[in-house]
Amino acid sequence: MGCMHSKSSAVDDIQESGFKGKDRSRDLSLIQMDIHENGSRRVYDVDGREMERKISLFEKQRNERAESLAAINSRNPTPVRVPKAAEGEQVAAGWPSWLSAVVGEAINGWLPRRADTFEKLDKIGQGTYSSVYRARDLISNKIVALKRVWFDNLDPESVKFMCREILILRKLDHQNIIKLEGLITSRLSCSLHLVFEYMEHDLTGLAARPGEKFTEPQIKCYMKQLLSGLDHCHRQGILHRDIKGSNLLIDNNGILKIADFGLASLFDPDCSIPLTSRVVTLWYRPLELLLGASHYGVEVDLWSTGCILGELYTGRPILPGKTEVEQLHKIFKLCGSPSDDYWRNLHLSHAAVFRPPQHYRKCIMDTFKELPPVAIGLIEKLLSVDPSQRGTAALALNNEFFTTSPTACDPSCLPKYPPSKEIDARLREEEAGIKRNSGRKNQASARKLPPDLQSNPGYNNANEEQMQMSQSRGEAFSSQQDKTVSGFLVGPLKEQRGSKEPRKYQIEHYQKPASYSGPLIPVYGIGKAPTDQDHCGTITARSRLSMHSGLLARRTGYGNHESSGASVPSSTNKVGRFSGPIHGMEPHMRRQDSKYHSKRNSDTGPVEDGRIQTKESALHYREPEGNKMYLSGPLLVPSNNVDQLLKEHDRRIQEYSRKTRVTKYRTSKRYVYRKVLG
Ligand SMILES: Nc1ncnc2c1ncn2[C@@H]1O[C@H](COP(=O)(O)OP(=O)(O)OP(=O)(O)O)[C@@H](O)[C@H]1O
Repeated sequence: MGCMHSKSSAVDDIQESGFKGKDRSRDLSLIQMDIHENGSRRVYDVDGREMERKISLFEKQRNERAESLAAINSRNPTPVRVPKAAEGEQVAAGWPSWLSAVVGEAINGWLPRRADTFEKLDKIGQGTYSSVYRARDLISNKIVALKRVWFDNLDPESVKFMCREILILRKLDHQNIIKLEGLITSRLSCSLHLVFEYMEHDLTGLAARPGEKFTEPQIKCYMKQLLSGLDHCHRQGILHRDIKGSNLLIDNNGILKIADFGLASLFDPDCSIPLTSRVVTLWYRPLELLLGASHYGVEVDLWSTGCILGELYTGRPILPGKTEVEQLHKIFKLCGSPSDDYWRNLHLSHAAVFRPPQHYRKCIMDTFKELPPVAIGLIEKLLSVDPSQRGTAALALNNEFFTTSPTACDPSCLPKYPPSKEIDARLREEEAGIKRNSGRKNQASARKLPPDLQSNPGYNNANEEQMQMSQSRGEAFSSQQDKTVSGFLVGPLKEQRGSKEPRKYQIEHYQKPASYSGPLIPVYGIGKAPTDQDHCGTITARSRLSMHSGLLARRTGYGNHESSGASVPSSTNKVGRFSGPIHGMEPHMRRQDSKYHSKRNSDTGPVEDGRIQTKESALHYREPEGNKMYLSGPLLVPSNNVDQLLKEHDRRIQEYSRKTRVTKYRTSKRYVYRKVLG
């Protein structure tokens, strides 16, 4: 027997179900109702006579679904529980079958939202595989963030990996983790919108605000929230695998939430399931992943957390390597090289190649001597080269760093910042850069041009225009003259008129550049959005901006070709671009993958380690001539001398830079003018 209903609910139920009993006029307070497990209802009058109107389970569910749908599409913005998670039901409720088949568990209890119940306001972020918009939920009138992800719904793998983010987000429920509030689907389109609560800031944006310096209680407050969120993830068996400033969102109440679970993965505490090592943005990537580890756990997120802690204190990324080789070298120089035992027990393919011949002493203490000792202590712990020494998020939360005065402030005491995102910071800096450079350029050209040309406004304008173009291209890669990028030659980016969305990235061609003698490596081309050619153009200035991912990438000259002559594209810190021994590609990997596939495929085992398949890989999405990219393959042959390796690496980058500068100059107007006019 089912439960006995209260009077009022029985009344409501009867009224709702359209009960028209012959004794309708009788005192309803005396009516009793039983609901059986099979969903049928029996209603008795005061005399115990059955006033039956049986409702089948099917009918009951249909009614509930209709109610839920009506609520969703009319006034109730929150997803309503669908009584049963059967795939058929979900399809009937409006979910596309391909989604229901893969992610039924995650959407169980939800109903899809319709796109026309949101008003898109502006674009606030451009991820590698997604565009993020600020939007108004027309039902609740609340501001939300819509993350539009692209995938290939005909490719089950692509769907599966896209769905992993949803499944993982649905498993998490913590105040320091971004909340997935709903999904907008379409049966026809290959895109899906994830509806999130809207966050006004990200840590990168806040840290990059001019003159901004966090106080110690503020740093502790952010760190506490980050570690609490991480602790929750890890307890749920989830690794984030892309902890960095731009993925730590902060709302106007100072609450920090970990976002972007696109690279997250379920993990086995015994580390018995192999995972890919091609994860985590380069500057935040731990030693073991750089060495190709495929059995790892929570320690990878703790390493990234250590990098964030150092960054919050110093105001700049602490390990900004341009290539994986350089990243390793920077780690050794700061954190010391691991012990002989570490190397002996490692059994990693790249370990022998990258083991430095000399021992590096740990010098975290010296490097951060200005910092409070407790902060240095925690940084040392989190940046232990031996992963087993890093502890856990819970242990870090108990570290004396948090108990020593001054302690963390309350999030509500944090200053109220104007909207600041990584993307805003970059735009600001780009604009300032354009002004600075165009001013300089105009002065220079005014000085050197012959008087007749100086007075020709067309000439100067053209110059400026050119300058601005190269500036904005500089977001994607520092300049045309710096096409050598961490071991890859990257062609210039071409803008397509009218393009709004970033292209869909695919592993497209395998080609061997003339100058290259190493193994074949995949070249990341740019696919088309499925629906409309015009709609899938190139990356907008804004979107390119978001490719940077360090807290203060620009401040450190990152992406600035003037600083070193060996510029790195904005994406470099996400990409292990060095394609030498670490990432040499195998011909069997010649396949056309959707970008999502290539990103999300990253966890099916170490066999994938050869593929550049994480989100960073798609950052080769510049479009050089002929829609092809020129990757040079490994710049270096493996050597056991890291210093020599780096030196040679730099030399080649410099050489290529010089050559491209010369070429650029020879094609410049000034050169032509000199040649023609003597
Ligand atoms: N809920 C949100 N509220 C406000 N802004 C957001 C939200 N979610 C994402 N963003 C913005 O959009 C950017 C990109 O989002 P996200 O990191 O989830 O996408 P992605 O494709 O995985 O990006 P990436 O390749 O940079 O890691 C973020 O850096 C952030 O600035």
